[in-house]
Amino acid sequence: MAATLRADSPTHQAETALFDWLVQQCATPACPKVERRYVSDDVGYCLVATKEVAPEEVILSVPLTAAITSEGVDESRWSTHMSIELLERQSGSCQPWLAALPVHVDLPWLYWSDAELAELQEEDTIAEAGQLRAVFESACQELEGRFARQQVAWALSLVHSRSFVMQGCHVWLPGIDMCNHTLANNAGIRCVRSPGSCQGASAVEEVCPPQAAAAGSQEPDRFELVAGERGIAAGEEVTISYGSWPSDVFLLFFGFVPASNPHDSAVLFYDLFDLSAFQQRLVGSAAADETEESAWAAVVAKVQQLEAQLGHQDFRRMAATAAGIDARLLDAAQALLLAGRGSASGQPMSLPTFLRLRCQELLESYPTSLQEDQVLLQQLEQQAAAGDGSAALPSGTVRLPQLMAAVGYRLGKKQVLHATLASLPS
Ligand SMILES: C[S@@+](CC[C@H](N)C(=O)[O-])C[C@H]1O[C@@H](n2cnc3c(N)ncnc32)[C@H](O)[C@@H]1O
Repeated sequence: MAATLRADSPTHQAETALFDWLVQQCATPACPKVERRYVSDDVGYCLVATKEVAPEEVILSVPLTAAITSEGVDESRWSTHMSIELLERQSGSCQPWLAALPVHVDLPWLYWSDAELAELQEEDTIAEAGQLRAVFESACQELEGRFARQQVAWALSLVHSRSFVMQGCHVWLPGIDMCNHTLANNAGIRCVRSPGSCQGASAVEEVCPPQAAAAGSQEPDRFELVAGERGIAAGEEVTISYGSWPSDVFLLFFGFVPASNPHDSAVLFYDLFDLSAFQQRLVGSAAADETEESAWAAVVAKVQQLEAQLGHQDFRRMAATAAGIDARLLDAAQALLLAGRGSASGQPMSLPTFLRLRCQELLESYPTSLQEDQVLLQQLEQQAAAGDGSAALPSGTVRLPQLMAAVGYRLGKKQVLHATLASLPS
């Protein structure tokens, strides 16, 4: 479940109109070797090579003047700013581009019910969705009287799912925004900065060839969609990587959960308080005279001790991934275990045992197990294939595509925790 498509899916004429519009915006080449093609209701459209593309060949070059960016805007309201620009473009000459955009992208914080969000089973992610909802509410307030809530939600869903962060600036590049994500991408984006330009977002890779320097200072910066070193065969989809993110980022900002994500992570501790409170639960649960206040005072004292010992670094979201456990967590947990008793019996506890107990605690705290989710996902996939959108759902407020995405998401977290458990020496 990702993009919701326009009922009036574009005809070939509309496809041509999009590329004609891009050329009018000074995009090059005049006859690109790509076209936009429908993939599925889940993925929406994609960009496909119509002719063989050579390694490193520029597929599309889009000037910054055609892009929507957050340049010069306070980071706290980047998406509101870009949404306003998108909404204002509706009354301009951008129809061919706007007609090619999805009706909305099903971002959980904009379009899911509370019951659907709860199916994620991750408090931290649900809280983040809540914070993003607050962004939506304040954008609605700011735009009240000019645009309806539905329009604001549409604009925010597109701005979030079609822009990329390039050196601290958010950039939405028409045309290039048609590329879907894969980690085995065959293309990338780079910025060619105009030598005379002092404005403009800087892309991950900046190129300023000498020919451009000679061309003078009036040219805007350009963003190029460039084929990778393998080139791209005719008929092959042109893909880019949106980044090596955990699934949270894909779900909250792009509205989909990658089928298998080697970069997914499970947060073991949200901060030093969480870490220290866990250790307190392990050692302190036996003390009958311990009050909530004295237990909390002990947690705070340990955090202060850890900060004094390890320095005031950022200890938020200490996670495990397929690549291993966050080094910050290893340092902090080791320091904590060396500082005091490790277990209720007063015996020292090893770091692997400490981490194992935490993984087990987290796995037990989920309302459903990994195996239950695997079975459920299979059932839901069968339901979806049979076109049965309502049977066997937990409640009337949970829809099938959203539940499938939520179960896929929480499965990924449980898989990381099980893999971490398996990797710890006993
Ligand atoms: C930058 S747009 C890409 C073009 C888009 N598919 C369209 O129809 O216009 C990003 C959106 O494409 C979809 N998408 C991209 N990569 C995907 C993937 N690997 N799996 C599922 N959906 C994907 C998601 O809806 C995402 O929010």
